[in-house]
Amino acid sequence: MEMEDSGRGVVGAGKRGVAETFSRLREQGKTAFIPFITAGDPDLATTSKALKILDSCGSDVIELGVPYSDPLADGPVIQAAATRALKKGATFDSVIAMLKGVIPELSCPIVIFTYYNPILKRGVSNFMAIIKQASVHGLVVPDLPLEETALLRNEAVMHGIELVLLTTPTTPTERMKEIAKASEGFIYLVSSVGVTGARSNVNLRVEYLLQEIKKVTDKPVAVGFGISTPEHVKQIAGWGADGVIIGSAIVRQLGEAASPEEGLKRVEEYAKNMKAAMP
Ligand SMILES: O=P(O)(O)OC[C@@H](O)[C@@H](O)c1c[nH]c2ccccc12
Repeated sequence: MEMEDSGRGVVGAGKRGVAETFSRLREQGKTAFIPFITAGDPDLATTSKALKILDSCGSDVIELGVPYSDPLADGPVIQAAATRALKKGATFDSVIAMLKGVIPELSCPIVIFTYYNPILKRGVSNFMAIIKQASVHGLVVPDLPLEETALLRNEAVMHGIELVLLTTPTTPTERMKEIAKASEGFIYLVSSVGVTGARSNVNLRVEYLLQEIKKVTDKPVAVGFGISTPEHVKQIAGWGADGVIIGSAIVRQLGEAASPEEGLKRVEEYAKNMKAAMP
């Protein structure tokens, strides 16, 4: 059933996809607020509640990480979250089951974050069919090998999944152009070398990198890595980013809390604070 919600979109399966969300925000002159949390930390019931809270706090897209045993691109906060989730028994299948229950109640699209191995295990086409059936809109695979990008992209397009690709401060210009051309939904600009994790300052090179990407595409560009304060958000949005991605600083709210309820309260407070800083 499709119901109008707070004017931000249609709740349920008919809601806007990722690219459509960015188009709407661009018309409104707004920057997308994109939180990331790890599914199953501290447990899947809490993740379901956290998704609803983040949605009601005005998230425009939510990235949901599937916990993995070897999260090589993640810093200590998200690594610890994945370890807790796996210890609690979270699996890809249980994450999908949880999503089937909660996505119909959300007004913003969900982008699944997974390393490549869980996709390989299931087969690319089958994996895409599973997440599509759960009404997931987008997919990010941080360790996607270069030679597999075309295969994953073809299957994503066939299943109506928006495959978001990442570019980094050390990506050669020609490669960045290929990534910009192939990326669907938005282009993920990783702000700094190294792993995820809140940093005290945003890499000043992001301003230049945003200009370089916007020379070759008009697709939306969202910036992630190290963002944790309203000042960071204002700075990055001021440089022309179409979206701001915040992961570790939100994951920490759940991880450091004494109870799931306290964690959810901290997530709500932090998300509202960061959303208020978004232009
Ligand atoms: O945690 P940070 O520094 O706020 O960065 C976002 C990041 O968590 C999220 O987008 C993400 C989680 N795991 C990743 C792995 C690679 C790239 C990005 C990610």
